[in-house]
Amino acid sequence: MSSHLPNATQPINVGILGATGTVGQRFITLLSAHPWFKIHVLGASPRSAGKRYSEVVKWKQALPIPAGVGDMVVRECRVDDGDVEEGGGKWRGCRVVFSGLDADVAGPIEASFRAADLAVFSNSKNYRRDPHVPLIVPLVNPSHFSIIPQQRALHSPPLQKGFIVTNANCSTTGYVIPLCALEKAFGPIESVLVTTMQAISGAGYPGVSALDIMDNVIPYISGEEEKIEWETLKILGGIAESDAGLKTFDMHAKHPLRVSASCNRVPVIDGHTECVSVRFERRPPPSPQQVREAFAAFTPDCQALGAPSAPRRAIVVHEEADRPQPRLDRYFQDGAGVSVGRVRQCQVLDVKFVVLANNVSIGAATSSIINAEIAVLKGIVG
Ligand SMILES: NC(=O)C1=CN([C@@H]2O[C@H](COP(=O)(O)OP(=O)(O)OC[C@H]3O[C@@H](n4cnc5c(N)ncnc54)[C@H](OP(=O)(O)O)[C@@H]3O)[C@@H](O)[C@H]2O)C=CC1
Ligand SMILES: N[C@@H](CC(=O)OP(=O)(O)O)C(=O)O
Repeated sequence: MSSHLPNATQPINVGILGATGTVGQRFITLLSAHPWFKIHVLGASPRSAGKRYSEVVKWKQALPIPAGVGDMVVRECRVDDGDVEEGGGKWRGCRVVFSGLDADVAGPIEASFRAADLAVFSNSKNYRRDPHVPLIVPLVNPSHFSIIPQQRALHSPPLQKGFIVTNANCSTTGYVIPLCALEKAFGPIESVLVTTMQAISGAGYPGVSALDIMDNVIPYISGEEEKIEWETLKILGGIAESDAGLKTFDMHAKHPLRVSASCNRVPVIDGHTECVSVRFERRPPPSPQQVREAFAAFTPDCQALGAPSAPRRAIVVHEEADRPQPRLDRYFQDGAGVSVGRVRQCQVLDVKFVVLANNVSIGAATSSIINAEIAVLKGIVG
């Protein structure tokens, strides 16, 4: 494994598709201080292309635009757009491409970058259901990287280096981390009820109008409940192999898991809060205290692997009766872990708790970056 370990003298060039957006800005903040990755090219819509980044971005991060980034010229999201170097465009000089593209355009753009044999780490929903594309929450299911050789082989023409890896919907990400900890400690979960209170930044920029969200709660986010319900099964399920040797995602089939999600938009800027109730297959179920201990003890594989952006603590358990809260807890560990609290008995299912996850960090850019780190460490990035 150490042979794949990058060093500071040989940084890995990365590109960012959708660099001007909410997720794109978070990518820039995180990548500008990254020990291995170096921002090489920024892409956005034709409206922004050809202009300096600082001219076109509506920068909403607390930290200023990192030195050197504001003057970069934004490129079109076309593989051959940009300065010609080493026989190709600027994008071809990247070993990793992160995508924070608007889902309306992400499908064909990400496919074209994969076809150009580039490693694409996407935040968009477009390929999450693809049977050969892994949907990876890095603190939960990095073992799903094992499908990449099949994805490359089945591409026409077969690829040497290119692939697409997606990360999950931000609400899915936040709550599958504690669910994974519970399954690891106590075996399969049978049913889950989850009610979300999702931040405004989840809708991108400019997102929800102030007149709609101020002094209000909107009890509907298009497509969100369906995504949470099926993404959970792909992420927490394993990988099966057919008689013909084809790998497939088993969607938690051996232990059917029922999920019901109710999603709400609330007037919070960053940080999705979720109220979760679970029923275990095992009888008797674990006590709330055992659940607390399992959360605190949860150690994801990416920590042992040495991914530099993995949080020190994947799950922080709060004992205070009124935590977690978005304003107090969303920046803990730079938003890379999740905060859990109010672990208690559920009179209908078994146990209930509240989870808070930073939707733009572990819910989006941080997950993509840890996924790319894992892929580098596993030798999957060519
Ligand atoms: N915000 C969040 O919390 C999360 C978002 N996601 C997903 O991540 C993706 C990005 O979300 P978010 O950052 O919020 O979205 P934004 O709307 O804030 O940003 C969208 C980006 O896409 C670019 N873009 C738009 N049209 C085109 C085009 N025709 N060609 C090339 N680029 C284009 C925009 O560039 P320009 O500025 O030039 O218009 C901008 O950089 C989405 O798919 C979203 O669903 C996933 C998890 C969480
Ligand atoms: N829909 C989510 C964010 C998002 O963009 O999700 P997805 O990547 O699954 O479309 C929210 O509004 O908070």
